[in-house]
Amino acid sequence: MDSILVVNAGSSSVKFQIFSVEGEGRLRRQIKGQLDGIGSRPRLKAGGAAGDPLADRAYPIEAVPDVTTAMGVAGEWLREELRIHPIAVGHRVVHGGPDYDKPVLIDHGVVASLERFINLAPLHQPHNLSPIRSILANYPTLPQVACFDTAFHRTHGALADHYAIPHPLHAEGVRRYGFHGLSYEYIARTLAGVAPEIAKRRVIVAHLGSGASMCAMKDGRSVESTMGFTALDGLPMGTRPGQLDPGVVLYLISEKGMPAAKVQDFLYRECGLKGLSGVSNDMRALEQSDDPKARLAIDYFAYRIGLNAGMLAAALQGLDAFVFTAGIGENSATIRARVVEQLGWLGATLDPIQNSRHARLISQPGSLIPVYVVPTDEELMIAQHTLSLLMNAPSTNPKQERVS
Ligand SMILES: Nc1ncnc2c1ncn2[C@@H]1O[C@H](COP(=O)(O)OP(=O)(O)O)[C@@H](O)[C@H]1O
Ligand SMILES: CC(=O)OP(=O)(O)O
Ligand SMILES: [Mg+2]
Repeated sequence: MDSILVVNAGSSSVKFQIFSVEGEGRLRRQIKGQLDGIGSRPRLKAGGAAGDPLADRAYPIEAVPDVTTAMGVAGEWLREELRIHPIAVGHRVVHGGPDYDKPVLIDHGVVASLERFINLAPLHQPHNLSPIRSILANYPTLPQVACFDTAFHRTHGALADHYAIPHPLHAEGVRRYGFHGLSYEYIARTLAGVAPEIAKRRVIVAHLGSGASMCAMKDGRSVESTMGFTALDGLPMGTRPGQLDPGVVLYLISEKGMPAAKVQDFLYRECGLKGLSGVSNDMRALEQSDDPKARLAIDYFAYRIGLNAGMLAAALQGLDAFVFTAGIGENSATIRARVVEQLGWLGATLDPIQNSRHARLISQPGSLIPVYVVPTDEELMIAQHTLSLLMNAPSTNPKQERVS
């Protein structure tokens, strides 16, 4: 069976899927798995084509302390439990910089160009590139495709793309890229099927996971994002602060004597929900905690989503729908209720029963803004891009390149 393996390393999880390639370029999901809760309560879960359980293993926090270890554990499970010989591997690569506006077949030159962005996405880029390098070394003829978080946002106009800094910096790539683009691309396509009239209008999508951002879309295209040059900006996240006065960074350097590497570590690993609550980076743990600082972290999260929704609604000059997705957005009825409360002034009203059922439409029938929950599927997007590049690349016939 011809299959495509997809790898998606996030900041608190490693997700993977295997798709079989069927007639006329159709994909069928065979395996879906993830090792999530990295840094809180690691758990490897995988299921087969019909959602049948294949693995469910919990690990002590110290057994899977970081994404590198999680990649190893997930890779070992795949190798030991499944004898798959994919015809191609699709990778999520978080930072594509200014030049990659669509997925690309990987070679050593592509890897070298993506290494330049490691410092701009230190929680992701190293983990995105390490399996690519290892497959290139061990299976040099196996086609690999890089699919970028940044590509979907390359449609931004100049106002959304710039910082108010001198032009030479913009020219060398200091721009507002935006991230989570594979997720937004999937939501845009899915919404076009679920609510085609609404999908053409002004929509805010809130991707609330360990990393969190929001995207303003018009006619299924990104016009604005809360994230910028790096995945630090915008909403508070598991361990990242979100929007922060750059003066705080200067203070850390000049008053606290922190060198650049320490500042980077602090901003990417010690802030956000973790820093504010002092309890956990994991929303599940915060929801279960009685600690007042955990409450503060949840309040802050919902408040900042509300503030940023106002900003994106201004970018869109109105709002026709709001969509929740990703780990928190898909699973936490509490957070969704808190956010919709923040959107009340825009005319959104929640249907608490539909919300508690995680229904697709969770607003009341009379709500001025319909509110949706759409589970994301970045891996499917990656598999589709990978297959379409394989089918269209003149030098790559997937059948001939098969590795056994
Ligand atoms: N049932 C749930 N209730 C609340 N939060 C949840 C639930 N399930 C997952 N989450 C949260 O989702 C986040 C992880 O989301 P995910 O999209 O998988 O992140 P990433 O891809 O950035 O690693 C974590 O904060 C986790 O606590
Ligand atoms: C870009 C980003 O923050 O991704 P994730 O949410 O998967 O960590
Ligand atoms: Mg993610």
